[in-house]
Amino acid sequence: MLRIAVPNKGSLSEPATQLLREAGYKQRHDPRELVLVDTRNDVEFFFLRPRDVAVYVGSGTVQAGITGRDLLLDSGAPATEHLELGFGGSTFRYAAAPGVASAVEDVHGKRVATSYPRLVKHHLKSFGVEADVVRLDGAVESSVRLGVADVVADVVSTGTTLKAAGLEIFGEPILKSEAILIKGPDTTDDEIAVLVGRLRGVLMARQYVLVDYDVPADKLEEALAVTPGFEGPTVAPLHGSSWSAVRVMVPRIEMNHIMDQLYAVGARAILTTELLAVRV
Ligand SMILES: Nc1ncnc2c1ncn2[C@@H]1O[C@H](COP(=O)(O)OP(=O)(O)OP(=O)(O)O)[C@@H](O)[C@H]1O
Ligand SMILES: O=P(O)(O)OC[C@H]1O[C@H](OP(=O)(O)OP(=O)(O)O)[C@H](O)[C@@H]1O
Ligand SMILES: [Mg+2]
Repeated sequence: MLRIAVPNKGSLSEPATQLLREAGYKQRHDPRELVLVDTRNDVEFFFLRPRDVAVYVGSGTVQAGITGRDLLLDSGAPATEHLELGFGGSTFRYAAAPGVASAVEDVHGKRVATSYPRLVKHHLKSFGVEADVVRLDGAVESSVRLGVADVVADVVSTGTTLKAAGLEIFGEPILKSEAILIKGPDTTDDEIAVLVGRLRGVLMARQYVLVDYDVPADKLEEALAVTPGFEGPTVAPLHGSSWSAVRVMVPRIEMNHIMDQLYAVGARAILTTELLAVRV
């Protein structure tokens, strides 16, 4: 039975559970559940602290897991990134009070507070910067005001938390992170092929919509140029007329723009439908 580790709390927990549910897996309804066996899919889910997911997967007792790239790198565990999951996007950055620092080199000789000490030490070392890394569990932004550190290195999403603490980011991002599927050192691609196929299917269904339209014969090529699809659109004759019916996948963010263009070309009965899941 395939074992999969899922974050049990924090920002990644709910979207990870939602993704797995859409991929056809049974998911817990009670947030206190620690293990859930999905017999139909021959999978066992372990709900673990986000920070521990990579540790379990790296140890090989759990074959795959969902975590953040930043957490994976900070763990130092021998698990590897397999698939980007399109949520939990953040950057990992240095910040300090205004005027204190403008580049990573300025961190030299200072105290840096972070919940990601391995990641930060590795980054500082790669720049030859020596600093005192202070490990905190969370709410790192308060460390400067409270006199425990001069600089913080933390997850930044909207920047609201930093701003509220009177801190400003400086230097280049240390890392761009997002939620990822990770696999263990001995996990084969075959073992997780069904899981990966299903996850890819949901991610694709989120990114694309299905567009149907009717178009007169003399405008067909022009319309197809607007909607080339992946391997070519499905084109079928419309019964009792010279028009064609076209069905094609279109990136969701371009949907309305494409519908406008199709209408301008002469297409009519243009319909857009949500996709639930896809296998390509
Ligand atoms: N505000 C945010 N927006 C997007 N992703 C975030 C945000 N905060 C954290 N993350 C991502 O979530 C993961 C860490 O999860 P989170 O911070 O929720 O867990 P934690 O700090 O271990 O738990 P907790 O915050 O409950 O103590 C990291 O991959 C991080 O990049
Ligand atoms: O840029 P923002 O949108 O403000 O988000 C970033 C904040 O979110 C996370 O904190 P979390 O809520 O996980 O608390 P923690 O620091 O206790 O982990 C992160 O550690 C930052 O503090
Ligand atoms: Mg956190």
